[in-house]
Amino acid sequence: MSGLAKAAPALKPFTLALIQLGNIGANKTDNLKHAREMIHKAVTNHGEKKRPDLVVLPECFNSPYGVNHFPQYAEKIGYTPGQPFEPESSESESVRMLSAAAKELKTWLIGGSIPERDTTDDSKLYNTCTVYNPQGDLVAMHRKVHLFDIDIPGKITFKESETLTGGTTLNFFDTEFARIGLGICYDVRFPELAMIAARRGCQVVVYPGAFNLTTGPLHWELLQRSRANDNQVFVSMCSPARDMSAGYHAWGHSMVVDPIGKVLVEAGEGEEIVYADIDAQTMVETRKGIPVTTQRRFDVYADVSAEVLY
Ligand SMILES: NC(=O)CC(=O)C(=O)O
Repeated sequence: MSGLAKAAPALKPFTLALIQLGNIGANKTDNLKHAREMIHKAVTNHGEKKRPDLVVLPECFNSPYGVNHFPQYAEKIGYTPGQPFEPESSESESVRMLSAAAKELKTWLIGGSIPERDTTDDSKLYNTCTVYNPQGDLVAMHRKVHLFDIDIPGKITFKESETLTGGTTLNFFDTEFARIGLGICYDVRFPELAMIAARRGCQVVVYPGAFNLTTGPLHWELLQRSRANDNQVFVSMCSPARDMSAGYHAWGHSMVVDPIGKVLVEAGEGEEIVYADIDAQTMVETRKGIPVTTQRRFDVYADVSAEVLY
């Protein structure tokens, strides 16, 4: 996890915008153009809501979601944490677009995820999220750690590991209003990731995600509320819009949950931008009223966050 030694910034009130992106088709140029328009819309056309401080795109926003598509759409990013990096010179057209949009709109941006090709080993592909500050700098990257390999007979079989490799690091980034942990979709099913993020000071954990019509109704809300309640943090997942003509039918329902486990906002199924005001006081009151964060018994069981390898 990068930034390990630094104290987390205090959580301050801020506004989060989730872009439940539609029209993700076969043409990458069109996908990027539409995503950029929607980022612009999220920031400039927020109506009665506050101008968002942080905008989030969904999982696999530049490509159809499917293991056979990843090799064709994968881009080399060329970012190594801690090394100098100029997004405008990246080989990745998605990275160039996301950086330019964040800079133009002066917003924090979690750029959903894209299929990534390893810079040094062409055979390795990842499902990767990149994050930009309002100056357009790429400040964090997360490669989906837990690959989506499931088989529910008669319902859905999906095997990301056929073409993807899992990431090996946990990641967060600091803004002026919060420390934010990152996961991608299936990562939400593994409580350790959110638990470690929370114990490292993250007050918010964001997962670009794309559940489906089998797992969505069962687990999408349940998992977010569980991770939020377990750790008394804000949890959010941002999905693509549902498209029944696509190969993968995304659940939609992009959501923000607060530290007491209440759903603050939930999108429908189509393309939509939803906003949530993050109120730092909710976290303070939740942790004061139900003080599990200070009642843990590490004399009885281990603190998994102490065991993380970096
Ligand atoms: N798409 C995913 O990574 C995960 C998912 O759909 C699920 O866990 O269900």
